[in-house]
Amino acid sequence: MPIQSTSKQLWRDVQVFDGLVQLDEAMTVLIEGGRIAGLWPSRTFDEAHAQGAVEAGCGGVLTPGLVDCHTHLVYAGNRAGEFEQRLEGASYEEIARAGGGILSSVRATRVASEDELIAASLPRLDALLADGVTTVEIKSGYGLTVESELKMLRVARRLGELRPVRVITTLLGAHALPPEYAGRADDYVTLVCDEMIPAAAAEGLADAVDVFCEGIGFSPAQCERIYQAAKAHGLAIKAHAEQLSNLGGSALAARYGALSADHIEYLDEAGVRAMAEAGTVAVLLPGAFHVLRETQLPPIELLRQHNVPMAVASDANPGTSPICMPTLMANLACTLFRLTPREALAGMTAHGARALGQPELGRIVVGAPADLCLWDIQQPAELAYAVQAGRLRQRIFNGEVVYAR
Ligand SMILES: N=CN[C@@H](CCC(=O)O)C(=O)O
Ligand SMILES: [Zn+2]
Repeated sequence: MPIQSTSKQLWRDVQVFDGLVQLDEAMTVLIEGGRIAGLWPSRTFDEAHAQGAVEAGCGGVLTPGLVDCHTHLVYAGNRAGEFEQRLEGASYEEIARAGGGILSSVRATRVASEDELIAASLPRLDALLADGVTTVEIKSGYGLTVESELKMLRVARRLGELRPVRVITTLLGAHALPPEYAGRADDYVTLVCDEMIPAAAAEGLADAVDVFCEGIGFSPAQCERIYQAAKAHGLAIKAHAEQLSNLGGSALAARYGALSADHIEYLDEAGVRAMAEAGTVAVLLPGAFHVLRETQLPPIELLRQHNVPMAVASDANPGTSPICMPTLMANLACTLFRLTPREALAGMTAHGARALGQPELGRIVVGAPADLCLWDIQQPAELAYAVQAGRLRQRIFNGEVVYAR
């Protein structure tokens, strides 16, 4: 339930990061009917603009609500044991090829009920909300049967009903080859194309379809079949690509008009060009880079040169990024990938929204949905600079203050 819900609310004298840039003077912001209705420099604000409005906040930094555009939030169990194995020298790929990794989470998730998955996932969602998230993408991918993938997507949708947050769902049936299809990867891809995608589309459970295009995932040819099926069912396309090697998965996804190609540490200039031409967003996942102690950096400078929008997301998942703190991702994007704080914040607002095909979100502009965060800081760059919980003063969702302290 909203803590405060009135039709007209005013925030005075706030520093505004609008999703792309920091505005250069203190602003006054009016919200009406769930949308941003007015935005004025406080210096020129005329009370006549906002007759009958209630003052909801004063001072601090106002940003769009954060958009976490890549998560695997729904799963059972954890993989702390593999974390220890990797510290002792085993690689992520070795663990995966030995039947651990994603398949370990598949075993735990398959046997969990929807209610158990809700109970396991809610604390992770709450951690994201406490750090300012108002839109989150949640992938399936730990079921790998038609029924368990749909179960994960149903849980993701239910999470969006249990909390004031927008949930975008993505079917990731092609995350790993399940053991019952060992040696028959093409047959599994047929299952994804002919049964999973049609069922998820028919039940309205998926907004997009994703793949893991990788040596330990699926080949470009297999991913292409999945893209064709997704398109035939009117679903958007995304890719985990160029995370561990360069298979050209990002360029392939771009040729199919993908919303985003994610990870992309091994992306080359041809891939960057293909993404630029298609308007495909580059989703950077510094949490996975950090946890896997990766050393291959994504081609940030090439992405800048070719004007490919860069989003930043948590990739919250039990294997490569068991981290539910988007503002830490902003910090890691700066310290590890050398993004500027402004780029990192744009990556978690305007560009994150674009990676989800929701360009009206992640912006503070007149007419946009009023998903906002008011922070107890002096300037937006502090969100990337300091790693510190508890700076969120208000979370505003759809024009209503749903969290305040
Ligand atoms: N790379 C593939 N998928 C996930 C990891 C999933 C897992 O290890 O459980 C990722 O985004 O990093
Ligand atoms: Zn992922």
